[in-house]
Amino acid sequence: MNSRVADPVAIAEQGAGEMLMEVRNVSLSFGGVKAITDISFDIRKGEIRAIIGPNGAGKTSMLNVINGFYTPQKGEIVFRGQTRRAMKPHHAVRQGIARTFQNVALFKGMSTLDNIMAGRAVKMRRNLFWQMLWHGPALAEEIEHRAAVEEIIDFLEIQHIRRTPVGKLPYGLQKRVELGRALAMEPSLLLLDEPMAGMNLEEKEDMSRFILDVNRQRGTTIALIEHDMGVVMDLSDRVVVLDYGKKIADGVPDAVKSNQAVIDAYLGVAH
Ligand SMILES: Nc1ncnc2c1ncn2[C@@H]1O[C@H](COP(=O)(O)OP(=O)(O)OP(=O)(O)O)[C@@H](O)[C@H]1O
Repeated sequence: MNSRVADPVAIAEQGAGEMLMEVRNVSLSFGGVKAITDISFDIRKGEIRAIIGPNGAGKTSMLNVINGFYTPQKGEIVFRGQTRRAMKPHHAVRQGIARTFQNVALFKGMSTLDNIMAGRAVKMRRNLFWQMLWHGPALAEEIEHRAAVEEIIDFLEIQHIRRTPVGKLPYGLQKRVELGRALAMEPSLLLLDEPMAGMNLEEKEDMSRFILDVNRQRGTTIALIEHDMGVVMDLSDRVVVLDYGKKIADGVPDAVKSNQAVIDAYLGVAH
């Protein structure tokens, strides 16, 4: 499945990829706890970038920094050429960063269609007043958004559950709807927080296929945290490895897999 990283030409091309995000010397503490210490790495346009590491390594904290949920005490993020130190999550969304969560965060009583439509709200230009009038530009815009949402529903093969309240769906399908809602924002960077967590093998295979399709067919850049090593190594173009809040490795999956510091971290070798 991991044909991309085995191909040296593909690796060379990835190396030449245009920069989308740069994380520069970021440090984050909670009181006395150092969650992230002086971490730098980049995310290139069009790649699937994984952030991995043992429990407590700082992965979620890093995702929350990228997403604007946490402001690091040190360092900065450069996204699409713009440098920032502090940013709110809704600004991240406006700038084109969307995310899914470790535990599904959908409106459980609402249908699949309405949940994905809610993700679309960020793209809407007409305000509530126009939408209430329901004619002219507001109507045209509604039709345009609806078409975009229907296209995502087809893409994710969830036509059969479009009217079902998401709370009634099996977990794997809920995760797929959440992916659909993030895609509705048409992000230039999609953050996936443990997309396979709690899934059975079949659901994992489905989700892997959709993540690859989102990346290849829609051209969306993806950064993900995932505990399932098989999935990470199969899906990712490049992997950054954290341990105790520090970066210990960064590279293509094959190089990371054979890195001694990474092997030691996962085996729990004392520092
Ligand atoms: N809100 C918080 N308040 C205090 N400490 C925190 C907070 N969030 C994370 N930490 C601490 O920061 C460190 C990194 O945690 P983080 O959740 O980022 O790691 P992780 O790699 O995502 O772990 P896991 O794989 O277990 O989810 C841990 O020591 C954790 O206890």
